[in-house]
Amino acid sequence: MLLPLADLLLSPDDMAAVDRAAAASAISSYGLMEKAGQAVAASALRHFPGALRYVVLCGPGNNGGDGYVAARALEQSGAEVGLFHLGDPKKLKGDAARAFADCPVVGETTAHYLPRPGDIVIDAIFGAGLSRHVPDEVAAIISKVSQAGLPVIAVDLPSGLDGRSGQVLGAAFRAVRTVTFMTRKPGHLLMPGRDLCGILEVFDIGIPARIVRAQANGMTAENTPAQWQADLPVADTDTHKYKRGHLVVFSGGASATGAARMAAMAGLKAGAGLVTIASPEQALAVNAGLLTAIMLHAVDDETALRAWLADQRLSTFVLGPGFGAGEKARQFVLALGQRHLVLDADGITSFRDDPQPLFDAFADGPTRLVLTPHEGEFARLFPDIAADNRLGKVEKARAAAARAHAAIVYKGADSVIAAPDGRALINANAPSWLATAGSGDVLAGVIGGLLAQGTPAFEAAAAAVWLHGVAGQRAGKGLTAEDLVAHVTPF
Ligand SMILES: NC(=O)C1=CN([C@@H]2O[C@H](COP(=O)(O)OP(=O)(O)OC[C@H]3O[C@@H](n4cnc5c(N)ncnc54)[C@H](O)[C@@H]3O)[C@@H](O)[C@H]2O)[C@H](O)CC1
Ligand SMILES: [K+]
Repeated sequence: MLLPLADLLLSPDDMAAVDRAAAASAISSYGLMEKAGQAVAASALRHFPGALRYVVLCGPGNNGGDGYVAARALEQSGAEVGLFHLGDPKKLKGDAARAFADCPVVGETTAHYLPRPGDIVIDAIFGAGLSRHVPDEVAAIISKVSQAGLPVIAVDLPSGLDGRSGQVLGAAFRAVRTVTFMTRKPGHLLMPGRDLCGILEVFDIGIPARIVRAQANGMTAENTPAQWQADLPVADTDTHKYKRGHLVVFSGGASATGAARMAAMAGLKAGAGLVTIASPEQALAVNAGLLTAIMLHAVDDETALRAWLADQRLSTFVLGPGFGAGEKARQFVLALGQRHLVLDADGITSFRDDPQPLFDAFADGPTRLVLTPHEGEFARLFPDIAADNRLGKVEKARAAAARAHAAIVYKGADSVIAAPDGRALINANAPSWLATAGSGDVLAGVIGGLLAQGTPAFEAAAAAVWLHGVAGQRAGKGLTAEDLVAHVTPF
């Protein structure tokens, strides 16, 4: 499927390839820089019309080039402009050298910049080409500007922010607005990058969509309905409950049953035809007292589970919420055979010392396993991937998905959903108050509910994360997990 251009996320390397491909097809690279710089100047004038001075800080590459174009455009508008270079502008190359030559404003070195009240700072020091920690000189300017409390408009990326991973390389500007070009980068959505960008504006500088798409490969995008809408269950008129799937949620012992009930309710609300809680005998009474639409089945050990599994209609399982980590969880998971499974929380932790049997059990055929780790659980299951500092959150989730033959939901304010084939989505609709006790149980249930209805694993995971975010928005601040369940609705 052709994803909307606006959802695609290109890494800085992809974007550099786009620039090269554009140049190879006779598009003027200086023309692109001109449009980029003009867009920055227009944004500054529109959003900060009362500035006493626009201060443009220019770095040694093409990000600086955009800055020189912006400085010229601002000067030509009649505004007061201050221009400061990092290093010697005579050493600039290519388009940036040309933009400097075309800029009528006389600049001086960044070390001489003295912040004044009324300054609007345009950060054109580093953009997509930042390759290592910022030099001390830049860290010093960043801290000077932040201490002065001046508004910053970042060109492409706040300097110091890694556009691939969203991580800060030493120090970074905190911008009120960021003006980027053609598509966003993962670092604009991943944390802490998302916070450092402020309001994001994406300008079309005229690179044809086919060139952008050719480099993007459609592999990384924002999680939006366009990515999975077509894979959601369709409510046909002659449907009956067995056609809409049978979801089973395993309950913990008598003192830990609430999590499973929340997951089960969420699965039902996401549209599963039938939902059963598989409960230990000792917890049957407490579960029975608190359930209505959800069925109950006693399962105490692996033998009982295997006997029950003769019923082929039991298609999808959720294990983890409140279950307790340990050998019983491992046995249950490995008994499931060809079923679909959402493995969450304690279920994940149960495989911390020896995850390979889990990965092997779900290796064949279409993806049947969804893993929903937060950062700590991720590190338990994939310690080497978690510790690899060269990888950003997207690359980590992708590597884990390939190894585990699973759809991964690497949870956080910037949850990343990844598939074994390399597709990855970054979610950005979750309100901060969604991080509350039991929220993860609800998410696991929604994923299970969609899986039970036949939605493929990656799409079910991505849709569930998005629906969970929507439920959080609807439930509002101060929500509890119960409120969240009440606000889950199918798409
Ligand atoms: N298609 C587009 O989006 C366009 C984007 N444009 C702008 O171009 C920059 C990317 O330019 P590039 O020259 O590749 O990179 P930078 O300007 O970000 O920086 C490269 C420059 O900086 C040096 N460098 C990198 N890291 C460090 C460091 N830690 N310390 C010191 N020096 C460092 C590196 O060696 C280079 O000299 C993009 O962001 C847009 O703003 C085009 O103008 C239009 C098309
Ligand atoms: K910048």
